[in-house]
Amino acid sequence: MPPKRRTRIKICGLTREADVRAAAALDIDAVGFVLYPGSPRAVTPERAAALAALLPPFITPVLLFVNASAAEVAAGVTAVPHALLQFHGDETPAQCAALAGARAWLRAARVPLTPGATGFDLLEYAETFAAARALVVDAHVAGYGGGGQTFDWTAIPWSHPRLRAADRVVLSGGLTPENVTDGVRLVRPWAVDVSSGVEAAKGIKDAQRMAAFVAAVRRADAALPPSPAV
Ligand SMILES: O=C(O)c1ccccc1N[C@@H]1O[C@H](COP(=O)(O)O)[C@@H](O)[C@H]1O
Repeated sequence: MPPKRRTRIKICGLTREADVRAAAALDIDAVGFVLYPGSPRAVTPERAAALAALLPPFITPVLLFVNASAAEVAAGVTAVPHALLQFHGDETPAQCAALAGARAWLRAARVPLTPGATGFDLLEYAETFAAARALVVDAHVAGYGGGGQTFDWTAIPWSHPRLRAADRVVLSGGLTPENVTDGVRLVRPWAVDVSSGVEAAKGIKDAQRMAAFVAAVRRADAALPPSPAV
């Protein structure tokens, strides 16, 4: 029997121990720590290490960077050596590869909010960032991310082989417990990534909304055919 679909879930922008514990008690796969000083959810590498230490095995810490220097990335990975990296700024493919070294990395793709906007082609972007383990497809907002805004999900050819290959899409941007079921049904992403939609305030997660978000993803999974083999 083919395996059931199970969309991976990342909850991003945690800053408090209680939120990490509440998230880790749910059926999730990754927790993100924002190492970008410009974010209201920013933590230091030391704080990220203390929070990541609360995670059980098989929930992956993700370190999010925006236009960070090599020294800043090195400080992050020294503090949280088992982390996956997420580059969410203007980094080029060569910069991502150099900053990550042997580590796996995700690349944010920021989709303009204007429906049908020109100047951004996700298929071309996927080719440019072919070395990224996955693309975090987010809305193009001020401040690089964490804006709680959705983009037009219908404007992208999600079933194109360049996006489907090795399941490269992490759907992000303005996801909430209320809209994520529709997002998963339409996009069929490998994973979803949420920050604002499960918060009481920036950087302060709401345990009930995190639980509702996970339940909504699992409802979508249950209604979809099994995942194709990866
Ligand atoms: O969370 C932030 O403050 C942040 C800052 C700079 C870049 C990215 C950031 N967060 C990421 O943005 C997306 C979408 O977040 P939201 O759900 O719309 O709030 C997500 O990948 C966060 O990891």
